[in-house]
Amino acid sequence: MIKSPDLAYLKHFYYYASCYKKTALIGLLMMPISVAANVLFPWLVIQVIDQHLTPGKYAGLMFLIAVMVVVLIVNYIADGIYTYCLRMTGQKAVFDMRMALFGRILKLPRTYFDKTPAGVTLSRLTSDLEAIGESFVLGVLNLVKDSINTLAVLIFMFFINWQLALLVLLVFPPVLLLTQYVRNRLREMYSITRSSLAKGTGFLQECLLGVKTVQLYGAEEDVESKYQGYTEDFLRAQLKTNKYDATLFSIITGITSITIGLIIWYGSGKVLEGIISLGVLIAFINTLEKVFVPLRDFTSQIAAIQRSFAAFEHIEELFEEVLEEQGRTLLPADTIKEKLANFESLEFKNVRFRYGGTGPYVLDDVSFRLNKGEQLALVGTTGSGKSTIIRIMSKTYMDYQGSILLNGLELSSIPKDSMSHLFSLMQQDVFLFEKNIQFNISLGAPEISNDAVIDAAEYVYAHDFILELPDQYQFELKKSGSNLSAGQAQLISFARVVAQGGQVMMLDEATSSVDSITENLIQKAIGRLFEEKTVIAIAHRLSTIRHSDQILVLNQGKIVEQGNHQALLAINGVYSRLLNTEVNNSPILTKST
Ligand SMILES: Nc1ncnc2c1ncn2[C@@H]1O[C@H](COP(=O)(O)OP(=O)(O)OP(=O)(O)O)[C@@H](O)[C@H]1O
Repeated sequence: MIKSPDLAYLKHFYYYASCYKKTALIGLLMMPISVAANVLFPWLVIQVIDQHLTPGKYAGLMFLIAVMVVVLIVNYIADGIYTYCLRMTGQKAVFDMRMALFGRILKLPRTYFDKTPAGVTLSRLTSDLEAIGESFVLGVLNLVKDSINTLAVLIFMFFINWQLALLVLLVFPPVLLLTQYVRNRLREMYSITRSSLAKGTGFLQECLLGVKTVQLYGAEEDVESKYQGYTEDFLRAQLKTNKYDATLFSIITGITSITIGLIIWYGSGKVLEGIISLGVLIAFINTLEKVFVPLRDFTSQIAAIQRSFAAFEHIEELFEEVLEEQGRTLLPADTIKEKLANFESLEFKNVRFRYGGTGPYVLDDVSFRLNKGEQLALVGTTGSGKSTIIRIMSKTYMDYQGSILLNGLELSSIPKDSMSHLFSLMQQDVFLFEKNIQFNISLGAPEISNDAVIDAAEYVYAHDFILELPDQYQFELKKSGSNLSAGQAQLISFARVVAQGGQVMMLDEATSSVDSITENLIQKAIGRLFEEKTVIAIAHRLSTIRHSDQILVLNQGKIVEQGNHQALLAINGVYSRLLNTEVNNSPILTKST
């Protein structure tokens, strides 16, 4: 019996496969040809033995043998076309499924990526889909073909001798019961195998990315034993799977052999009594293979299909993940286009926020307003909620309480696409692609010309160092920009923000230590932005933000002081203390997220 979730998986797969109906139809049309050939062949065997060999009549024998050869060839060709067409349908459906899944993954909210290791998602897209492509497609193809052929052959057997056919049928109930039992056990094991494999891949990916840290802190043994835990779970589940698989296989092979023996014993007696012809017995024994081989393979096909259902289950989970803006009431993009053409103001009113909707509030009663042309600076100790404010403004996280108005419209009701042109965000994490500098600044956007890339680089004082690189703007970066210094990487990332040309610059400034020359360039560039643009910035050098229109001082998610530099100095509170710390030490250090 197919369980209802399995039926849903099948329907989902059918949705993708139905685009290739024509190819599938050609394959399916081969089915009756193959069935006919499978039945015709034993009938020809009976004719050859009973009509020609036993009575010693050779006239017409060669013709019958030639027909047998043709039937065999037609059967092979039909089988080939069936497998080729339906396999191709399956593979194309899996390809479409992979693309659809990847498209969905790109639209998943940050909360999904916070809770799911990258390796788990990776194994959904790779090994789980592979299991569907191979195990499901091949398993189902063979199962369908074998079932129809077996049924046809059984009907033929009943037609030529119902007593012998009944004997064969006796085998079916125990085999089916056994298969059903093993099917359930296999399903459990395959589910464990797939999730332990995904967890292991996730851990492996993390280790490989952080291999420098592992080696630096001599943590190889700890990491190895943790990975061993994951692989042992995988191995245990695999061994159990093998046990069930092998036991079932041998029991069925045993039952098959016993039945063949019984047929020979019973059938020979009937031949000697003259009740059945020799041709019928030989054809029967010959045809038994066509029933028992599929019956035996049935178990491995079931195993393959079970494996793929476990993969389907994981993939469905991913398909069911709620997309970033799914289920939210959003204003129609065309009605707000004009209102959001230019940035006017952004206002936070008593905003509260917590990650995942359950933990402690990391923003509490936050209120401020930013108007066009103004600069707003966020300062505060590490973990006080500065980056969170920027993440909420850019809709990286959505479920806030209170109200946030962008040009008078509630932020939660604005589709992300409708406001993306207003903001350019420089994140703490500098991410560089393994492409050239030109691409890393423009991100391949066709509207950003080569001149605009150079302008952006000049604006942030990156142009000079780029000209000194071997291929200048065509200089190819290695993985994560490892052939640049940390400061150079930051400048490229900064140029990217400027090139994107948003009307409001959001700077979540990175804090990794850079050499003092680059640091000065970065500060000069930030200073320039502060003079010319609408900016909201987290800056770890208070000297840079001194001239901001407004400075918010945060502590544990609350605004504890608010005003411009002079006003905050006059209060002589937290801001003054932070300023003193900076004067006495280096910049206020904030952790990197
Ligand atoms: N994705 C997340 N899931 C859960 N909690 C988070 C997440 N990101 C940040 N936090 C928590 O939210 C709080 C505020 O973090 P946030 O990154 O906004 O601080 P910050 O002031 O920007 O710190 P820093 O200056 O060190 O970057 C911290 O307690 C942090 O641990």
